[in-house]
Amino acid sequence: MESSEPIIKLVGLGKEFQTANGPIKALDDINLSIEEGEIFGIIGLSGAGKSTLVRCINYLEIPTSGDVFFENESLAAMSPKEQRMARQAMGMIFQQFNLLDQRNVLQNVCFPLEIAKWPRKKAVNRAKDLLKVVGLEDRAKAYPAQLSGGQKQRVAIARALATNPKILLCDEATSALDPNTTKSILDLLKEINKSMGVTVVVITHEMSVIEAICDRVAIIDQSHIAEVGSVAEIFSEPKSKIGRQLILGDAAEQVSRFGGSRQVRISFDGRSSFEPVLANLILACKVPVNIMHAETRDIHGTAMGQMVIQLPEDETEQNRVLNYLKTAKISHEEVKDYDI
Ligand SMILES: Nc1ncnc2c1ncn2[C@@H]1O[C@H](COP(=O)(O)OP(=O)(O)OP(=O)(O)O)[C@@H](O)[C@H]1O
Repeated sequence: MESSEPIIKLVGLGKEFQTANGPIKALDDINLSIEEGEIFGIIGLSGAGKSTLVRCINYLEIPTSGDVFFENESLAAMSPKEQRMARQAMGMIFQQFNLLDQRNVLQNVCFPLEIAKWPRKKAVNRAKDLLKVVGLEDRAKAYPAQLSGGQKQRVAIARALATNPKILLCDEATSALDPNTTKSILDLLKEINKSMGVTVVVITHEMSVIEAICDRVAIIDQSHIAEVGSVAEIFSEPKSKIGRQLILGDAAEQVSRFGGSRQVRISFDGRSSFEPVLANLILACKVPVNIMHAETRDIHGTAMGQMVIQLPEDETEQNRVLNYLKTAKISHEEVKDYDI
């Protein structure tokens, strides 16, 4: 019977490292639920705690407080053997691929099956099937050094799927790849999620990765979860400062540098173009506004637009614009403190 429980539940999770310079709190009171079958993103700046979080999910790193529940079972309460089984149900891929250089592609994919003591013939057949899934059936005998970055990541994905995991943890899996290769790997992850029903957890520092494939996202900032929500929700109305910074991306610096008077970020369904939104605003308020930044993004297949405008100097005119946006139910928020 299908369970409505989340596949992964983190409750009050904390991780502290002891170092020569004293303790470092990498994670503090993390509470998160990841639903079966979804593509869940975890985004944050460097040092926020993303890698530690993903390593706690599969107990490569033992949390110092709180608990991880996998299919409603506490990992802390499991025997070492049960923990190994749970870990086997969570495949993982990394930024640097972590392939075995002395083994060819087929042997790399067979490796976890050898450890799981599969009979050799069955393992080879499984590995060949998986190489087909990732589009590398003709490179079975190649060695990692003979492959491009994207091909190496495809081998790593096939290897991670070998033992039929329920979850695929992806730690900055596209960070070493160019934009086109990144897109093809993200498409592959989406396909695997859809066709095999594998829950995918994506760790990244790039909002574009989250926007391309994730259903929901958690933003992590300085060891804490700043906010969690659907990607479209967070794009339209980010609630945290870090959320607003990540959504604006490179434009944040530009906007803060040229910021004179008050600025407002407007977001909308990108199928309506910028012009009518702005023209209607100017017609209704009878005040000019400057456009500081405007772009359309592809968020999980839907075009979404964002625009940063500078409000007039006069306070009454500013209020007129803000009231118009509110009455017209256009998602917006004031841009402040984009000091990244
Ligand atoms: N094994 C460790 N020993 C001591 N400190 C650690 C260890 N691993 C991580 N940390 C510290 O924990 C904090 C979070 O690190 P983590 O690698 O999880 O962040 P991150 O968000 O993945 O960053 P990045 O994207 O730069 O890898 C950092 O301050 C880091 O220095």
